[in-house]
Amino acid sequence: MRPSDTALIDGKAFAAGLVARLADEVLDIRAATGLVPGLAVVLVGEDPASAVYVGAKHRQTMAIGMESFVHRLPAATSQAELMALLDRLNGDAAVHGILVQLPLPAHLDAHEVIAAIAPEKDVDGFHVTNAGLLATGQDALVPCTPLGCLMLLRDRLGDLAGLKVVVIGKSNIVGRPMAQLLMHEDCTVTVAHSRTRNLPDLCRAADVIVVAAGCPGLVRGDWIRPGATVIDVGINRIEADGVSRITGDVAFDEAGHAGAITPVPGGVGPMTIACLLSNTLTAFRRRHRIPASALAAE
Ligand SMILES: NC(=O)C1=CN([C@@H]2O[C@H](COP(=O)(O)OP(=O)(O)OC[C@H]3O[C@@H](n4cnc5c(N)ncnc54)[C@H](OP(=O)(O)O)[C@@H]3O)[C@@H](O)[C@H]2O)C=CC1
Ligand SMILES: Nc1nc(=O)c2c([nH]1)NC[C@@H]1CN(c3ccc(C(=O)N[C@@H](CCC(=O)O)C(=O)O)cc3)C=[N+]21
Repeated sequence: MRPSDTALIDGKAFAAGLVARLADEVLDIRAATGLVPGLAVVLVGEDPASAVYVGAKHRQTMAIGMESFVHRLPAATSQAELMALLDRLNGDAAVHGILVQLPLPAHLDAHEVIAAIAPEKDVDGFHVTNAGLLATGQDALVPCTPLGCLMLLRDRLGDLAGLKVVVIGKSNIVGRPMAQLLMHEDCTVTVAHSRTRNLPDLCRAADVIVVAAGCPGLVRGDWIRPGATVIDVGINRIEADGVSRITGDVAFDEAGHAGAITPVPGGVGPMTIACLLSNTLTAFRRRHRIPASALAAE
């Protein structure tokens, strides 16, 4: 059975609301100070999916009145050339946020590239300084996708303290920071991965399942306790009958008994971009010591 409309968590609508509030804030800041927040996005190579994401980020950044600087580099770009660009962006006062689109071509070292981004401009929250600040409960720039998932969970469930959460996936960009954020909310967190034993039973005990595995249909209906909340981070491109569509990591048609669930598309994905814009505004405010408004603090 498919989830009912009332069970659906509309990430697209939530993200649109967040983006509209950010646009208002940018307008106020520009009027009051003449300053404009700027986001630089670096794309290396011609991966078509990455090109689509970068285009979407550029459009949304411009649409809320921020500056967008897109740097498209050839696939053959050397590590040294990329490091030199990041050095320039780190020193550019018009740039408050820097994002290097992943994955990078295989000859480039992603760890070294991320380490070269100034932590205060690292709006992806991937730099070890931000990962360390998050892990120790300090003020960090938080990775966009887990931040978006947390916003959706708090909106739907309110206080999360004491909830049993299974996070499937332990990557640096989703699973790990997701687990950190949930621990800060006083959840009881289990992090599962490809070597986890008896994942179905772990999931059946959970109040909340967050799945970021990149495995279409991994979470089956009978893994989900009736009434549980399911956050599907997976973005899997599927070819069927010559048409390409995206699907998540949950067997969505079996999840009719979930209390709440994010669809794919229209769930977590739009939140990721909204949180990127939010992090850019946060980085800008910190740089210029402009306190967050009451709206932004919610
Ligand atoms: N909606 C959005 O905005 C975003 C969506 N995504 C999507 O989220 C998914 C995950 O992304 P990312 O974290 O980068 O992926 P990674 O490939 O880096 O990590 C996947 C994680 O899932 C685990 N895993 C894989 N297969 C299984 C399985 N069968 N059972 C249990 N665990 C499994 C892996 O385990 P192990 O560690 O043992 O290998 C690993 O920890 C992808 O579909 C990606 O496209 C990513 C970013 C943003
Ligand atoms: N440095 C870096 N930071 C990232 O945040 C980053 C990255 N690299 N590499 C790739 C992943 C993936 N990602 C998504 C962003 C938006 C949607 C999104 O908006 N999805 C929509 C539409 C998807 C579609 O129709 O293609 C949806 O789910 O409704 C999805 C996935 C960010 N990532």
